[in-house]
Amino acid sequence: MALKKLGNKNKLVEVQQILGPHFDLQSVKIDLPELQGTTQDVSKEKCRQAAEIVKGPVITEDTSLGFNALNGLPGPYIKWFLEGVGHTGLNKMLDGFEDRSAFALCTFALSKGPGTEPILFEGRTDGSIVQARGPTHFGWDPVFLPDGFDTTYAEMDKDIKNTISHRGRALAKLREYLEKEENN
Ligand SMILES: O=c1nc[nH]c2c1ncn2[C@H]1C[C@H](O)[C@@H](COP(=O)(O)OP(=O)(O)OP(=O)(O)O)O1
Ligand SMILES: [Mg+2]
Repeated sequence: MALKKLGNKNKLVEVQQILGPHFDLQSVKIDLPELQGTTQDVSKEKCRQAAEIVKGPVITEDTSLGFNALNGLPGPYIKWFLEGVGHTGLNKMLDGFEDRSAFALCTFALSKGPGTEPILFEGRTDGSIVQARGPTHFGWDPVFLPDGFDTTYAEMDKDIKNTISHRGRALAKLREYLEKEENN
């Protein structure tokens, strides 16, 4: 599997850390329209388009962050909410609710080439939204406190985040699939 689309450098670093040197991935930056809809619809459509553009096999990745009090929103639109209202605004969005729980969802979509239906690999980590703590270089990491931990994603060692993260869990499924394919 040679190609994938990942424009966000922080994501790529984590993918490489998690998969290790065994997988030969090339990153291609293509800006694709992100449709509205469920995270699954958004991911599949993005992957279909990426396969048309690279004219070959491709893996795309999408990340969403859903608030349970808001029935899973912002979900796939978290990027725009984060850019629009920041860490403080995300916290304020939940001030009218008792439930501050949230879930991070990572979806890898694999297409074997143009015209083939993408296969999805999803990883989910539950947690809650807290006031920002820790370094601020990766998205909403400072406001996400994973269940069972007293450090936010931003405060954790990368190795620990990768073991329990939405992305780590999705990649474990993708890796299992790719390893099976390789042996067939
Ligand atoms: O582990 C993460 N920890 C904290 N924040 C994260 C994480 N993973 C994605 N994020 C942020 C980036 C963007 O604000 C939004 C997802 O949007 P999303 O469209 O998937 O990412 P993007 O546009 O930055 O990169 P891409 O070029 O792969 O589409 O959540
Ligand atoms: Mg994006």
